[in-house]
Formats: sequence, C-alpha cells, structure tokens
Amino acid sequence: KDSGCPDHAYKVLLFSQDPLVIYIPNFLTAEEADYLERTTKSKFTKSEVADSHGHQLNASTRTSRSTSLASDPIIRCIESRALSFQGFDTPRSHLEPLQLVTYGLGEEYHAHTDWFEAASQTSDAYGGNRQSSFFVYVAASSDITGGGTNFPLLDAPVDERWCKFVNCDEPWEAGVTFRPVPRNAVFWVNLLKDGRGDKRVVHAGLPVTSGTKLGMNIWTRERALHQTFRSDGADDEAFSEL
Ligand SMILES: O=C(O)CCC(=O)C(=O)O
Ligand SMILES: [Fe+2]
Repeated sequence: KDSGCPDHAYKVLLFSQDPLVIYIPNFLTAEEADYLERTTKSKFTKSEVADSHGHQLNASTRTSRSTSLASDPIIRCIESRALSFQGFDTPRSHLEPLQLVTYGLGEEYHAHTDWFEAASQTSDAYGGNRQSSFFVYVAASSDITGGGTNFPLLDAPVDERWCKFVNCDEPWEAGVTFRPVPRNAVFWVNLLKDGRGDKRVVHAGLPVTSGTKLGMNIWTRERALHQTFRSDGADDEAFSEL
C-alpha cells in the first residue's frame, strides 16, 4: 500500500468478459476530483489526435480540450490505484501521464480506438501500444446532458440496475453508452492476446448537449515508456544528475 494514499475500498462491476470491460463506481475520491478540477482549470489546449501515419493533428474528430498531468503526491495515488487495479505485475513505468479532457457545449470525440495502428505511435520509446484504458468521469455540471461514452459494438446490459450508469433510453442497436457520472470509471483492455488491437472496444465521447464534462484518460502501455514520456520523467532526470 502506498503510504499517505486514501484507502480505496471501491467495488467493481464486471460489464463484459470478452472484451474485458469493468465498471468502477467511486474510482476517485471527492477530494481527488476537486483537486483535478481546480488545478487543471486554465491548462487546457485543443486536443490532438494521431492520424494513420502517426502525425499529431488537431482534427475535427476531437473537439474537446486536453492536458497532461505532471506527477505530484495526489496524482501518484491515482496512478498507484490504476496500477494495483491491474494486478501487481504492471510497473509504474508503463503508465502514460494522466490526461484530463474537458468538453463544452457541442464538443465531442468521434468513434476511435485508444490503441494505435501506426508504428510511429507504438515505438519502444512509447512502450508499444496501449494495453488498457480507464476513462474516468472527473466532473460534470449538474445540467449535463449528452456527453456519455458510447461503445457501439458492446451489448447493452439487461438489468435495470445498470441504468444508473448507462443510458437505458438508447436504442439497442446503438450498443452501450456510459453516462458521465462523476468519480466513476470504465476500464477496458485494448489488445487481444496476440497483441493486435481489439476492434470491439471502439468508442466515442458523445457531444455534450448542455453543461460541461471533465474526464480523464489513464493509459497503460505494453512495456515501459521512455523516461521523457512519463509523468515523473523530469524527476527521474533530476535524479540521474545527482
Ligand atoms: O469523452 C469520452 O467519453 C471518451 C473520451 C475518449 O475516449 C478519449 O479521450 O480517448
Ligand atoms: Fe478513447
């Protein structure tokens, strides 16, 4: 256990076994969510996406704004939680810096996978491809409508207890849409056993039709990222100079 980190006695709900999708209520504490909201307010820039050649671009497919977080004690606790959730065998070096994403009215992220096709995005420096994703709903204004995360190829659940977390008004053909419930998270595995990307986890951040939404991506790579691409990269460099 990381000393000084809040105890995380959260429960989890298995959403899908194959692909593996797990729903996590209360992934963040109220204090962490507040902290993330406060400290990132002025930091957002237009989100970038990688094209099929691996070039970063400001595409109309992603109209949200995002920012990467440098490590600090609170961030480190969130990282530790994401790592221990995946078992003890995932080292911290496999984590990308946490990425906060904010959406205002009409902003969205069209259907995409978090895993990459382009070799330039899955190089050794990046630790290969993205093995898993957490999408965490950090905050949503009380008047939020829209802004769910839609997985068109997953089956919608049947039991109505899921309706707290998924939009049960959606037509069955639309797959499943997780609602932006603050502090909750969706976790899924991106890669098949053989390392190829799993197309079934394609998803979209649906347009926000009123209010605002703040989300967070936690991406775990297959292998260690080069130090300069890690949230604690700067610290490590300072260390190596000692
Ligand atoms: O905003 C969402 O609901 C999903 C965002 C997302 O999939 C991403 O940033 O990769
Ligand atoms: Fe995504």
